[in-house]
Amino acid sequence: MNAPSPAGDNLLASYSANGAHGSVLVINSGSSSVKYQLVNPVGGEAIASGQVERIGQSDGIVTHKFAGNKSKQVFDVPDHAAALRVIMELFETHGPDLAEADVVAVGHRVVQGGSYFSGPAVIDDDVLERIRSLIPLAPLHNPGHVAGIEVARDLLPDVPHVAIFDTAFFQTLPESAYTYAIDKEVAEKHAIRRYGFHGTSHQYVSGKVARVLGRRLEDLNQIVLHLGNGASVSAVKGGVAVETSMGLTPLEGLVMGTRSGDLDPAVVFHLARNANMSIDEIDDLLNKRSGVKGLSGESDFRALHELIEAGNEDARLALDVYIHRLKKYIGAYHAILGRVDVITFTAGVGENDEIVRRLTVRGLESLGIAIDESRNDERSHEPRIISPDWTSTLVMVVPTNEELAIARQCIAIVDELSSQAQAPAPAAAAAPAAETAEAVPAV
Ligand SMILES: Nc1ncnc2c1ncn2[C@@H]1O[C@H](COP(=O)(O)OP(=O)(O)O)[C@@H](O)[C@H]1O
Ligand SMILES: CC(=O)OP(=O)(O)O
Ligand SMILES: [Mg+2]
Repeated sequence: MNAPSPAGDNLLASYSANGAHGSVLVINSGSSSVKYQLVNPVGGEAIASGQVERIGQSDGIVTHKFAGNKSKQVFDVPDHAAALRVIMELFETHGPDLAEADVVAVGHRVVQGGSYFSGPAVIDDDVLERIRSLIPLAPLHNPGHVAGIEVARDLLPDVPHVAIFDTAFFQTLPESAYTYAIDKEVAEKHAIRRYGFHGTSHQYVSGKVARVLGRRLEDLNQIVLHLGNGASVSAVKGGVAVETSMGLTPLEGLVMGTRSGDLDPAVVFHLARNANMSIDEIDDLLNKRSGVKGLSGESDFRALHELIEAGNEDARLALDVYIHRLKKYIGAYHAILGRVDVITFTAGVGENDEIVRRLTVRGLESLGIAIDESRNDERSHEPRIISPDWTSTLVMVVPTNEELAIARQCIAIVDELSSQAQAPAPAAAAAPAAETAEAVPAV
């Protein structure tokens, strides 16, 4: 199970103490992008990093940063497998040479672990098959993960590949939070429940908040707002996740860049029956053509603000709907937690968009929640408090670092594998995935 401590920190200490070295290559596949980092898990710095964006379009944008140099190129990247090959080529042409970087593990972000995985899993054929079997529960993400894992295992066959699941942190949700009120047998048969996503980020950020404040994680009630292209909110009590806004898939909850978030399920029946739309068309509509993009034509908040400044009413409404939903969740999670010590903004929008932060918090003063305008407007990449001194709830901005959190969890596994390899019984050398994965039966 997940301990209420920042991801991988204790095991990282034992890794450093053992004198082990090496870097971890982290692959973070999103729905239309792959971010990657070659990380030194001890110091925490990225040795090299980059991303492939606009996968599936003829003008995929590929950036790679290494040793102070940044390259930006346009490629035709038809799918995630092609993206992985491009990334490996970038390492070859722009460095560093992965053979010399002493890569000890490859960490793969996997969005949907279902009920199979409550912790990291060393990837073997069986684990890969389970990730594949979960594609229906994360149709935008798990296919890319499978493709990425296959290519990366092929290209780097001699190191352990480890899957780190977005869902793992939310295995602690109480039954009342993860159960949908539908026929019990149908739900059990089809594994229908709320799983929650972005867990690596919610866990990393809530742990980081405690460290930055010099407080015990166990003592803090927190709300974490992960606002990226995908967006979710969590309630974390003493380091343990008790609520989150995403559900069976990453479609539920907040309004997102291209996803609708919460919706009356009858919208789906209505479109199928009366608009002659197929299930696949509705899936595409709600996941890719809704949210802020559906309302305004733009999914990127920088472009959205430009439209608003130019007087575009659709963009204004899109932002209003987005903020309204966020406020609703903050109120709801306030009620769930009883007392809120810290609310933290993170991810692309949360870290960079002071307008979204200001509008989200506006009007919450009666709950003891407010921001200080000048602290909010300050541009910084450091974790910081943006609330005034008089409030009972701290409001913070804390940059997420899913790649570092993944690298640290990988190192924990490498440590475990190497101590098993040194143990006298040879049978212990190859860790069965199920043990490492703490696999639990599917619901
Ligand atoms: N300076 C900025 N101001 C406002 N929004 C920004 C800024 N930089 C990035 N964003 C937003 O962050 C989003 C990407 O966030 P990110 O966390 O990288 O998402 P994901 O991992 O889901 O792709 C962009 O789509 C954009 O809306
Ligand atoms: C789970 C999810 O929505 O991930 P992302 O934000 O990377 O698309
Ligand atoms: Mg993300």
